[in-house]
Amino acid sequence: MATSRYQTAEMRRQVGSPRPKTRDTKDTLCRNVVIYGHCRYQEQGCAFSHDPNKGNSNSHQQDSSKKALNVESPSFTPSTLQTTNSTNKKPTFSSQAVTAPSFTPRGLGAATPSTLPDSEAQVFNPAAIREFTPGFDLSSSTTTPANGTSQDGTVGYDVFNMPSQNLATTPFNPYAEDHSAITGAPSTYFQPQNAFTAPLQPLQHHLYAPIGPYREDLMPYHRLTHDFFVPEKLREELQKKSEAAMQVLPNSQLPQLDSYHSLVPLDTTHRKNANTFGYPSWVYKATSSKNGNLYCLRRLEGFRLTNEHAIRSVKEWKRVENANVVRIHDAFTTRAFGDSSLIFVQDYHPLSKTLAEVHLTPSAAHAGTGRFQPKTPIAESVLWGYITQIASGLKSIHSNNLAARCLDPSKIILTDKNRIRLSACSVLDVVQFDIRRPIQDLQQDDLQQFGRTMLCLATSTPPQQLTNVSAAMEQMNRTYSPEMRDTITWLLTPPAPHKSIDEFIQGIATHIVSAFDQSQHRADTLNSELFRELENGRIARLLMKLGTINERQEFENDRAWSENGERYMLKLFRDYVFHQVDSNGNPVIDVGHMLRCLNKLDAGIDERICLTSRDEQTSFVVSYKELKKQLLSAFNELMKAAKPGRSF
Ligand SMILES: Nc1ncnc2c1ncn2[C@@H]1O[C@H](COP(=O)(O)OP(=O)(O)OP(=O)(O)O)[C@@H](O)[C@H]1O
Repeated sequence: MATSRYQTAEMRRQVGSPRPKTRDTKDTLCRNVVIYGHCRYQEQGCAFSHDPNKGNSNSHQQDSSKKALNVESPSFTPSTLQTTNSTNKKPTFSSQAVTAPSFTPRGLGAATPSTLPDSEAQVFNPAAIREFTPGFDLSSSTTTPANGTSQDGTVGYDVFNMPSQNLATTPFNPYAEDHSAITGAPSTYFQPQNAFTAPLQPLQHHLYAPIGPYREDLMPYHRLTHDFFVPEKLREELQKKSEAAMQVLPNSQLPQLDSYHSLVPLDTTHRKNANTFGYPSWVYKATSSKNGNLYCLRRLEGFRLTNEHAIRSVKEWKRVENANVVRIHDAFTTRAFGDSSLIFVQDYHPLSKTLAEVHLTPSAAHAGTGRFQPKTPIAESVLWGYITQIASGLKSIHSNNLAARCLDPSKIILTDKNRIRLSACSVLDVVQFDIRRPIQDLQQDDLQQFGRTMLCLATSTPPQQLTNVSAAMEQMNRTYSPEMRDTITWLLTPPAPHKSIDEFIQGIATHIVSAFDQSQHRADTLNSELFRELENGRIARLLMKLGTINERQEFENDRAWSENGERYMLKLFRDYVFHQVDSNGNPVIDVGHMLRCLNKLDAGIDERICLTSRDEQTSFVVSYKELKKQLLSAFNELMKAAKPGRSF
C-alpha cells in the first residue's frame, strides 16, 4: 500500500466539494497558521482562530475523526498560500508540527490495495486523467472558489477560441528558467496570466504527448517503461554506437598526428590489400585536437605526393553534401607512421560495416581461404533501397562535376539499417591525379561499376570473382524481378551519349518514391521517440535541481538549510516520490508514480498532494504549483551564491 498516494486520490475526490459552512470557525485553528506560522488575512477578517495553543486542542479534536488534514479544512485558501510563500521567508515547520492535527496513514492504508501501480498507472491514457487542464491557469482567477475547485470545474469560456498567437510566436526555451520571477522581480519575458488568456509558458502540461506512430504489439505489462523511454532495441543500438565512438586503445603503438590523436584501427583484417587504390589502405577512428570531434582517417601507406595540386582536388569534394556519401573534410601527408602516408579525413560513422562484410563475407568454413560462401540472397526491396541511395549519391557527385571512381562493395558502408554511404570517393582523384581522364568518361565508368556492384550483391559474388557477367545475370534472373534485371543490364551496357545518372533516376522513379516513403516513416518513428526524450530531458533537469537542494549539508553557514522552510517541503516531496512503502514497510518502486509526480512538479499544476512528516505526526496539503515555486526559490538561492557565469 502506498499510503500517501491513497491520500492524494482521496483529496482528488474532495476537490470541488462544498466547504462546510456550519462549523464554528472561531475555534478552528487557521490552516495558514499551521503551515506557515501566521496568516496574512488575520487582520483582514479571516474568521478562524490564530492562536496556535487554542487551535491545537480544537483542531486536533475536530480533525482526529477525519484522520488527516485535507483540502476541506475550512481555513485553507490557496491564494493565501501563494502570497504567504513569497513573504514568509523561513517558516519553521518543525514547531508547527506539534500543533498540527493528527494524521493516521495506517487507518487509511487499510482501504488501499497493496499492488504497486494504480489503474491509472497501468495503461497510459491521457484521456482518463481528469485533472489535466492543458495550459489554462484557472487557479489565478479571483472568482475561482478556494481549495482548487477549479480543477474539476467547468471552464466558462470557449477554449477553442483562445488567442493562439502567443504560443505560435514566442520562441520559448523551457530550460532558460526565469529565476528572477520567483524572487519577486518582475518578469519581462512572461506576461501575467489569468484564466482568460492563453498561457505564455507552454510547460503547463505534465503528460507525455502521445504522438504516433504507435507500437501495437506491446503487452500491458510492457507499457509503462516502453511508453516513457526509448525502445529497447534502439537504445541498445545507440549505446553500442556511443561505446564504439568512445573506445580507446590502451598502450597503443599508433602515432599521434599533428591534429589527430587517440587513433583506433577500424580494419577487421590485417591483410595488406592494394587492389582498390594501388596502395595498402588502413582506416582509423581518431579524435581531432582542434575541436574534440571524432573523424575517420583513411591512410594510404607508402604514398609519395609528387604534385601539390593533387591534394587540393579534395577541396572540390567538400561541396558534395549528400546523405549517401561520407563527407570528406581534409587530406594531408604525414611521416608519423614511419613511412610517407596520405591521409583522408572523413566523417566517422560508428559500427559501420562494408556491404562486402555484410553480404559477401566468407562463412566460418571458408574463412582464411579467400573463398566466399554464397549467403542468403538480399531481399529485392533492400536491393532497390541500395540502388536508390547509390543513385542519389552519384547524382550529387556528378552534378558537382566529379566522379565517384570507387563503387565497390568494400567501399560502401552500411551505417544503419539499410542505410548506405559511399565511403572512399576522392581517393583516386588524388592518387591518379596525373592520369587525367575526361570527367564524362569517369562518370560513365561510375555507371558501369554501379551495375557490377549490384550484380555482385544480387548474386553474392565478390567483385574479383565476377568474371562471367552473363552467367551471373542468369543466376540473378532466378531470384529477382525482370525489372531488376533490366535495371542492371542498363547500367552494364557500354557508354552511350545520353546515358547519364539523370536518365537512370527517371527509369527507377517508382522505387525512389517507395524509398522516400520508407525514409519518411522512419523519420516519423524517430521523431516520436524524440518527443519522449523531450519530456525525459525535463525530468533530468528537475532531478538535478532537487538534488542540489535535498540533503545539502550546509548553505550560508546554516547546517539546517535543507531541512528548514520551503526546503523541508521538498524533502517530504522527495520521500513522497521515491521512498514510498507498502503496508509491510517494503519499498514501492513504481516508475509511473515517480514520472507522474516529477512531470506534475515540472509543470507546476494545481493538483494538491498530502506530504507527511517522517514521524507521521504532521501532514501538509500542498499543490504542485506551490512546490514548484519552493523548488525554484531554493534553487535560485543556490544559483545566486554559485560562481557567476555557470548556466543551468
Ligand atoms: N567513414 C567511416 N566511418 C566508420 N567506419 C568506417 C568508415 N569508412 C570505413 N569504415 C570501416 O572501416 C573498416 C575498413 O574499411 P576498408 O574500406 O578498409 O574496408 P576493407 O574491407 O578493409 O577493404 P580493403 O580490403 O580494401 O582494405 C570497415 O569495417 C568499414 O566499415
